[in-house]
Amino acid sequence: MSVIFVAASKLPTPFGVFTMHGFLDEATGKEHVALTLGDVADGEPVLGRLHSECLTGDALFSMRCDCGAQLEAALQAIAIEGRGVLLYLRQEGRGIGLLNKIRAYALQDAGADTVEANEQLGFAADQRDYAICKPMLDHLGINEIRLMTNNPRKIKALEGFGIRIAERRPLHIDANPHNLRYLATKAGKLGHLLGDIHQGEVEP
Ligand SMILES: Nc1nc2c(ncn2[C@@H]2O[C@H](COP(=O)(O)OP(=O)(O)OP(=O)(O)O)[C@@H](O)[C@H]2O)c(=O)[nH]1
Ligand SMILES: [Zn+2]
Repeated sequence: MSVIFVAASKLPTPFGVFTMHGFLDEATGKEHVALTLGDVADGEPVLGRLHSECLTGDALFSMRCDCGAQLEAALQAIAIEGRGVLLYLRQEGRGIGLLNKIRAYALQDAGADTVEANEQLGFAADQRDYAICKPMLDHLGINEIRLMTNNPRKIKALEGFGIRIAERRPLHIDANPHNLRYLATKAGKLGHLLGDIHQGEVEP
């Protein structure tokens, strides 16, 4: 694996002052980031999240998905505990990239669901590869995680690399009229463990 650690710095946020660790995947040129809080290398299971990049949801306030709210909830949970890790993985659009995700959104505007849209563009429903996580976690001294996710594929992938999952903590976000179908498709076709999807008090 060609992921190398480059530098670390402080990252003050509204939730707390994290340490930001920057990594370069030399094979793809992708730059990945880990945020940590507290001592994560003490051998105890670490509250953690693998967060796949979603420029639209994480930075542009998109209501088409649950990403921005999940990112906030995960950082908040880590801050409350005073210890944890968030890997911010540059796998935009479940691995198809931003421009292809916009193409996929256009197909969804025309009636396709999120899986059909990927497939109509010639992609798999989910093209993410989590192998990059292993060298990042090794660098941070983490081998056991209490993972915040609704996605069983993430658990399987980490276990496949020898990371122990001590617990899965659901990360459910209230739905809104713009992401209701997306969340239902995630649960129905992609295997996400979402239970009953609740619609919050958000204006359409
Ligand atoms: N191709 C495609 N990607 C999308 C769409 N909506 C969101 N995404 C991407 O889906 C990914 C969601 O990432 P995560 O929130 O980390 O993963 P998840 O599979 O939802 O799993 P958990 O949030 O951990 O339960 C991001 O890379 C988004 O950019 C869509 O309609 N099409
Ligand atoms: Zn998103």
